[in-house]
Amino acid sequence: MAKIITLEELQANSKKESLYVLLHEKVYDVTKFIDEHPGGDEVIFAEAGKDATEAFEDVGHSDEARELLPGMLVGEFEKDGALKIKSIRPGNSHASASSAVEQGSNMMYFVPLTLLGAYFAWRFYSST
Ligand code: HEM
Repeated sequence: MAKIITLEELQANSKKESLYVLLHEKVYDVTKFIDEHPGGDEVIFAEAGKDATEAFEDVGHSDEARELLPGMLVGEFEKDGALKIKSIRPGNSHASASSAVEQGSNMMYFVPLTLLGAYFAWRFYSST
């Protein structure tokens, strides 16, 4: 049985002393590899604690790069971990609540502006 890595564990290993990377629902320990990474350490640090799959695939890593992965495997990422990651917004842990407020404030502008527009339309047509 593969070890299950939680989102909390993934995020706890986001430092130079211990760095995990999440790729295709699997977690890899890149602590020793990071100094050798041809793409530099910064790009990998930027993906620490989140899903690095897209960044990794966008680069178009070679088969040689992919062959390094099994040697660094720690375990499988927890099943609902990806959902938790999607709900994370930088600097805001209540993302869904705040977007609801944003939608609410759009309506707050929309309704009075519509009424104002209707009022001026009425004034215009009733004066001519
Ligand atoms: C454990 C994960 C990773 C491994 C084993 C790995 C390995 C490699 C290897 C071997 C290369 C040389 C080119 C090639 O063979 O494709 C490379 C290049 C590169 N990697 Fe990664 N990489 C990993 C993760 C990442 C991540 C998460 C990023 C984030 C964007 C990244 C960005 C890059 C970039 C930008 C290059 C191009 C460097 C250049 O050609 O100037 N890598 N990587």
